[in-house]
Amino acid sequence: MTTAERVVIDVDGLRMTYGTAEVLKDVTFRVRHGEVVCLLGPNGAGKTTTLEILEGFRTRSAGRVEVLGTDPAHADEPWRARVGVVLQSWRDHGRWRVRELLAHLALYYPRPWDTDELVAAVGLTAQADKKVRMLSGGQRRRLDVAVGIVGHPELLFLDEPTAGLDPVARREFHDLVARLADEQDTTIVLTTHDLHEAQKLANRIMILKGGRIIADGTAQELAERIVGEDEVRWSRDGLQYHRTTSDSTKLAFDLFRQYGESVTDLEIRKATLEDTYLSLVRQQADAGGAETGAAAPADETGEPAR
Ligand SMILES: Nc1ncnc2c1ncn2[C@@H]1O[C@H](COP(=O)(O)OP(=O)(O)OP(=O)(O)O)[C@@H](O)[C@H]1O
Repeated sequence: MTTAERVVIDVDGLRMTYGTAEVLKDVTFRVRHGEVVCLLGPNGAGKTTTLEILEGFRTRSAGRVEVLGTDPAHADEPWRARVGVVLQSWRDHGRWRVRELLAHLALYYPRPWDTDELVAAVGLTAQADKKVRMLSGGQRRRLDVAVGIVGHPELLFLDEPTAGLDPVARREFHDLVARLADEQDTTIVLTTHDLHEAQKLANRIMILKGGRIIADGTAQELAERIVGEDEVRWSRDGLQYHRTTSDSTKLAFDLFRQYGESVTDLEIRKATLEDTYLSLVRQQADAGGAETGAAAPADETGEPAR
């Protein structure tokens, strides 16, 4: 077996119940070595719960879970050293200075990052001697990421890592994730509500809804599951038109054949991950889920295709 085929996370029939609320009903998936997997889903779908179970911070109700060959519910310190975690909520180290804190945490790992390199990698060099409580929200988030990767983890969990980051910090974070995956071979599982970020970072996207994984694949594979979502806009005789169609090429051809050069400003927008996501999540809601609203009515203003 090559390292790329090695299963790093193996989840089968995972269930989680809080009181009487069944949040995870039957979650089954695998993650292989070196993959960057993004877990998407509406608020309250159970993404953080899933991550916390995989991290060994939460005890599941049922199902089989193996992370790096171990059940996280019974993991030991050497296992913890191989797993990096960036939680959604901030753990307070307010009195520590940034460099000091990272140097201290490095002592707990067999092969930590060089502290100054790490501080630079997360863009905190100018704040290295500041106390943590003096950092801005986005700077604290960068520090969270540094704390998560300080031990050079084989497997990194990131729960909404870019929430609160400005566009520059977000871009730098994306570059850092790409470096960790490409140069250091880190397997990464992250959650986000930013679909552009998911598309950019992940080799694979999983959508969690109604307690189950309702879609699992590359952004392209997910897009192929929905049809009829190309959006076509054009102008004619000073009026603007808009239409969604499964065959935008044919529509464009028909428009030009019928109206010739009076058709201007033709724009075709292929389905994005956002379209795919909304469509899949709404399909699931129509099929019995309850959390999301009904699909918005389609815009009917386009000219009929001939
Ligand atoms: N400790 C808890 N006790 C009871 N219910 C909980 C607990 N933690 C989470 N829940 C509930 O479980 C459901 C899933 O929560 P979770 O935080 O896993 O969702 P999420 O997909 O991460 O949401 P978000 O996108 O809003 O962060 C929610 O309905 C939440 O209210």
